[in-house]
Amino acid sequence: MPTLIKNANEVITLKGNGQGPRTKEAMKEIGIIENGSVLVNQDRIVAIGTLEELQKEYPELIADSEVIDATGKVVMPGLVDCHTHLVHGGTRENEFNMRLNGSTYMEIMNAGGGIHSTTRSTRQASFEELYEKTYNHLNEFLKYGITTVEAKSGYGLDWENEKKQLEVAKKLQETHAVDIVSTFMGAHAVPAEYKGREDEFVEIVINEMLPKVAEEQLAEFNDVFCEKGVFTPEQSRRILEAGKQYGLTPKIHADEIEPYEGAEMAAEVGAISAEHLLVASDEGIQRMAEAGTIAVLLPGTAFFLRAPFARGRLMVDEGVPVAISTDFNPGSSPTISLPFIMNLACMNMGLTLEEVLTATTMNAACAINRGDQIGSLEEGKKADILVLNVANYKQLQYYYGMNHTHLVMKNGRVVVKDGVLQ
Ligand SMILES: N=CN[C@@H](CCC(=O)O)C(=O)O
Ligand SMILES: [Zn+2]
Repeated sequence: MPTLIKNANEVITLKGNGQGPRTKEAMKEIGIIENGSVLVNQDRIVAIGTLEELQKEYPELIADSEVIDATGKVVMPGLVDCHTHLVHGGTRENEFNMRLNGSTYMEIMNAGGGIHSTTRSTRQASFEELYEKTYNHLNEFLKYGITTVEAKSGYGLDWENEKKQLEVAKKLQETHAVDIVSTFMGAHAVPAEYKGREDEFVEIVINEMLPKVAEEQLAEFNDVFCEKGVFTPEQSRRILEAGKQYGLTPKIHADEIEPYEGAEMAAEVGAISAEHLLVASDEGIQRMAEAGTIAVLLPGTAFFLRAPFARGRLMVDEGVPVAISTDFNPGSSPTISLPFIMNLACMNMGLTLEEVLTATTMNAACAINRGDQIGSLEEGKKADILVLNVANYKQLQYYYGMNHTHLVMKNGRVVVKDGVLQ
């Protein structure tokens, strides 16, 4: 049955010029239609405009439609969370307390905690336990209006457990309403059993894991944590180049804690995105702008690690396409609230209300190679649509720390109504 979402105060289309990532001034163009309506048929958007315009063009479809009244509300595309460590075992609230008492993230990791702690919990968890835990997390994502999530592996760190994480994501893609896009991140840390034999582990990632990921079609992207004490730029480059041979698009955790020329490398290897970038250099930012590398910024991580925020304002001004994401993971950003993260991007990175909307819809979709299907309200795109309990888009961040989601439509089906899962 077709659906008509009618008479919203504002329909924020995010329709820009083409389906690529937006930069500079284009990040501010969010395409507002006042008193707007959206017509949906099956899983696709048919048309967007005023009710009069739609009635003139599609009288029969509208006559058959179920109607959702959006009077007084804002309608926009579903949010895209383009960087998460979705599937994981355990929690790390004790480390949070250790950090509040003065330990650093890397000290905890080097002492066998951090990523190693979650690796132990993830290895111990069964497929079913991970599936159920992640299913519940995806329900929470939906309630915040997030309709697509990127999911990285990287808490298995051996083939059996990397595969388990990736297969949990694959099954959830089939069973849960939220769309999941998978990234292989076997090079998230050197596992404890390879301490002192780091290069050997790099060879295993390259020669044993990457071919299997490709053969079993378990991921589209290949990511690496390029950081002092984790993987060197040389090791990272080899892993990313090897992934390219298997058709896996490079992504990179770059310049998060110490400057390591990760942004520069992302541009050089043709990565679709460089992520974190808290301490990226001027040169690296320049190179990313020239190469069109998307900066996936994760202000929740800076907030939670009490680290300096990435220079988002400068990046936008220099012409880097910027996306914003939660980085949902049990260590450095245990939150699902992308709206809160958007607020941090405004308050601590200097992004504008319009820029954060672009950064969590169209640019985030492009960071996972889905710019042609989601990220904006346009004819023919997936009907992933939010109806929000605010009178205009500026209120989304003005009333901060709140969940404004009234209704979520995923693939043309209402999955959240009055804030409640259907
Ligand atoms: N920095 C590396 N990886 C994750 C954190 C992983 C963890 O601490 O469990 C991140 O993106 O923040
Ligand atoms: Zn991450």
